[in-house]
Amino acid sequence: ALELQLTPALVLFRSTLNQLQEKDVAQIFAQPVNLKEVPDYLEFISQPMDFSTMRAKLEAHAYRTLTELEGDFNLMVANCLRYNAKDTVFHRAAVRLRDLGGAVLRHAHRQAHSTG
Ligand SMILES: CCOC(=O)c1ccc2c(c1)NC(=O)[C@@H](C)N2
Repeated sequence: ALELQLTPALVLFRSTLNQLQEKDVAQIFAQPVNLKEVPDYLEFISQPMDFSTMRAKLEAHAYRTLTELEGDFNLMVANCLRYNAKDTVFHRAAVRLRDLGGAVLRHAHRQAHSTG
């Protein structure tokens, strides 16, 4: 039945998002960039993204495939690499999150195939 077929996807997406967020130990990706603290952010970044927004989208069934979730993860990392200079803690954290997240996503894609 459809609900049986859908449940594994949501369970896999939640597990994947949790594993990705665990890699953000400094929790700099946990919430949207504070536009009061970073007033010029939207001059450089047209589509902000963060883990809390991804979690809300997940629970609203906005992700139909793992690739769509991966797209928002990659957007979040790309925003950080673009806005922050290379010699910053933020830029280095994005490089590290991209690399550690890649392994999480490769494993998740393998699982997605097995659930069909
Ligand atoms: C309280 C001040 O917080 C920030 O300036 C700040 C806080 C979090 C941030 C960020 C800036 N920049 C970023 O690119 C994303 C990844 N995270």
